[in-house]
Amino acid sequence: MARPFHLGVAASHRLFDPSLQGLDILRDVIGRWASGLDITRLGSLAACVGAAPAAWRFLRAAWREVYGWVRQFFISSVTIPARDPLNRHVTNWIVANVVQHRSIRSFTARTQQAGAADRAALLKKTRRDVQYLPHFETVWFWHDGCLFVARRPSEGFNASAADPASDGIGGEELIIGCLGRSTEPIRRLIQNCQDYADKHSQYFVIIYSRDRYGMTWQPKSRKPIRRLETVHFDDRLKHELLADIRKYLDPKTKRLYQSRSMPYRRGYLFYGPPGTGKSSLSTALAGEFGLDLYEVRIPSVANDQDLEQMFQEIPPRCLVLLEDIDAIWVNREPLDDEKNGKARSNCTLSGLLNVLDGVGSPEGRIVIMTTNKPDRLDNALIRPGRIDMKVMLGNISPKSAEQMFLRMFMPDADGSLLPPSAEDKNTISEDGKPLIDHGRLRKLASEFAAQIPENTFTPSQLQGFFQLHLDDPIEAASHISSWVERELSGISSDDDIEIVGNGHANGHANGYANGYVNGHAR
Ligand SMILES: Nc1ncnc2c1ncn2[C@@H]1O[C@H](COP(=O)(O)OP(=O)(O)OP(=O)(O)O)[C@@H](O)[C@H]1O
Repeated sequence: MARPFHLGVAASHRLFDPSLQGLDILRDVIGRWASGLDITRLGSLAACVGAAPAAWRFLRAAWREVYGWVRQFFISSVTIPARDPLNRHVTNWIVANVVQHRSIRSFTARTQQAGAADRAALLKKTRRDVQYLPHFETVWFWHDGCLFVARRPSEGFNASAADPASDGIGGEELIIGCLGRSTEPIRRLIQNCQDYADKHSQYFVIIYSRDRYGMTWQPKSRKPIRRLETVHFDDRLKHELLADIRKYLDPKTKRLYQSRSMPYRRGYLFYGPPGTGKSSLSTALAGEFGLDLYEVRIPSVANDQDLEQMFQEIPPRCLVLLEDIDAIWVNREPLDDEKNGKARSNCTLSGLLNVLDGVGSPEGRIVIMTTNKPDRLDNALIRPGRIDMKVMLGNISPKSAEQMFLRMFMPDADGSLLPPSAEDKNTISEDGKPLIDHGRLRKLASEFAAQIPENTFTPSQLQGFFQLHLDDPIEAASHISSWVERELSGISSDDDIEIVGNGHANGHANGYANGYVNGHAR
């Protein structure tokens, strides 16, 4: 007799396989439900499902209608245009104080933008980081006892997302509504958003530049404040400059200017060889006085109308940095630079004078002009009233080199270079380098400075040297003499070094000093 061997195995499988058991149960349930199913009930169920989209459309239209009425009669609103700086402040506040406190499931993902200083990274084909930002179109929230709604039309979002220069914040129109007939709560909310923005930018300098189409001012970067002590130049001159700006920004001075019918403006000229700190000093001053910095690169301004438009859009209390001012047209004759193929601006001198102190030029700003070629500047441009103080930033002195050495090797936050107590002297750091106490560091700094010839190297050259020895002050002090020798031999054979004033390559700063006396033009 044949034994049902195979059947027995299959049966035992059915018994122990949970998925097959589950199928059986499901089949059983469906069977029972189908046997008691009434075909008319099935028809009405299908009709309901078919009518659902139409019902949904009707409800949406009704809601829009009702919401329109509510908006018209019960909601006051303020519209903030796309790309206005205020738009960014309010959007940031909403994201940080409303959207992020809810469980966010909607983000926009954008390729992380490289900073403008990092142009090389933009050109590389390396994969860049992705930046995720919380996304919202309409958001309701309570603030200060009032109910608000913030809306961003999605069409605006798409337009701003398509612009690679936008960082995804504040690029679309923003409408803030509030339940009630007064806009006062919205004004209070906007004030709050501005205070929030100020608080978050107090440790940074915001640098604005024109967008890539030259149409609007856009925040280009947010740099941590650079302390003035980190920009090395003549101490006396530094104090004078600081005192002058401080006095100018004092509200009392403004009243004095106004009562004497004098235009409330102040202009400074920073001049000197490339790499002596003209831009660094301007950024440090913006940080010191809590001002935003508006950067105008004269060679890239298309014409006088553009320059005028740019100036009209700059707010009253800020620092305007006009870089490479010598690129301005004086009498429409091509200068050496142009013959050599270097960029020159299409702006004219009269166009520039007009924006600096023409009839419609607003007051209260600080204008800083920088140049490597002060002898090229027209007298009209640098007369008192337009330039109130000239500051020469020259090659580094041994004293400044000593300060720079100490700044480079003073203990940073983790205190790794200097031992906390005298007993730690001569101990060895984790990477095997000897730790150095303050006294020894000062001695090394003065030995280092003794090797630096007066008025020969730019601070940026010296910074380049420090970058090679950042973690070892002893090595820096011992290598400096050979570096100086090498650089000096390089300087004497380099015919391309810019010659200003007296026509000798080695006389960089001397050349500047010939034409201009350090300090005041007054
Ligand atoms: N006086 C200085 N003190 C400290 N660092 C300086 C100084 N001058 C230049 N540097 C350093 O050198 C680099 C270039 O400086 P910066 O761009 O400010 O010079 P610049 O005079 O504006 O040059 P350019 O005329 O080419 O625009 C910066 O990294 C800065 O830190």
